[in-house]
Amino acid sequence: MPSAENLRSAIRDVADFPKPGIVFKDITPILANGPLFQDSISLLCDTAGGTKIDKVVGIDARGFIFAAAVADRLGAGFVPVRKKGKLPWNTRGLSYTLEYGENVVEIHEDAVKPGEKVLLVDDLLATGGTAAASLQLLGDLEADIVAVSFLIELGFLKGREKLGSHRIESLIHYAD
Ligand SMILES: O=P(O)(O)OC[C@H]1O[C@H](OP(=O)(O)OP(=O)(O)O)[C@H](O)[C@@H]1O
Ligand SMILES: Nc1ncnc2[nH]cnc12
Repeated sequence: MPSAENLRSAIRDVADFPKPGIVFKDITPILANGPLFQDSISLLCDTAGGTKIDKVVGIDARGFIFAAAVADRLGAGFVPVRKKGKLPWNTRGLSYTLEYGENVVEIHEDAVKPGEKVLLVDDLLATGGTAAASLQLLGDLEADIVAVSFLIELGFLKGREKLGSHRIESLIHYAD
């Protein structure tokens, strides 16, 4: 049985990366372990709650790793939300702040059709800036958000308070 506790045990804390004072949650030990990576995808797929998903949206760059695998498992399309300047077609974009910086995310304007059922996936919820900006872009495209799913939630940063009334799912929660 896939276990979130096994995933938690594999996460590596790296102090002062990428800036002093940040404790970085390194997920690469999960990615490098076949059974653990499979378990992470199974548990993220469960967050769809059995709803038929049209598009799994992943956030650049770590979110892509999980979202693309989830899309494949669910038989859904995959849509990238990318950092500024990487998408070739017409885009909608939004600037945001995150735990250790600021940036702009973009999505292709035709990537999701109005009413399509979307699962938004990222590796980690910290302050919520990245996910909130992505949700706003998806809202502008009139996506039907089924859930917003994270491998990790840094609960003490209260990011979910930025994500409105959407169903927020996280596999591994850190209270402090
Ligand atoms: O909740 P927030 O405070 O917004 O932080 C969370 C975001 O930060 C990380 O991405 P990052 O921008 O570092 O990009 P990466 O995936 O390319 O490493 C992480 O993958 C989330 O997308
Ligand atoms: N503490 C953290 N560890 C890993 N990724 C992050 N993204 C934002 N904050 C992070």
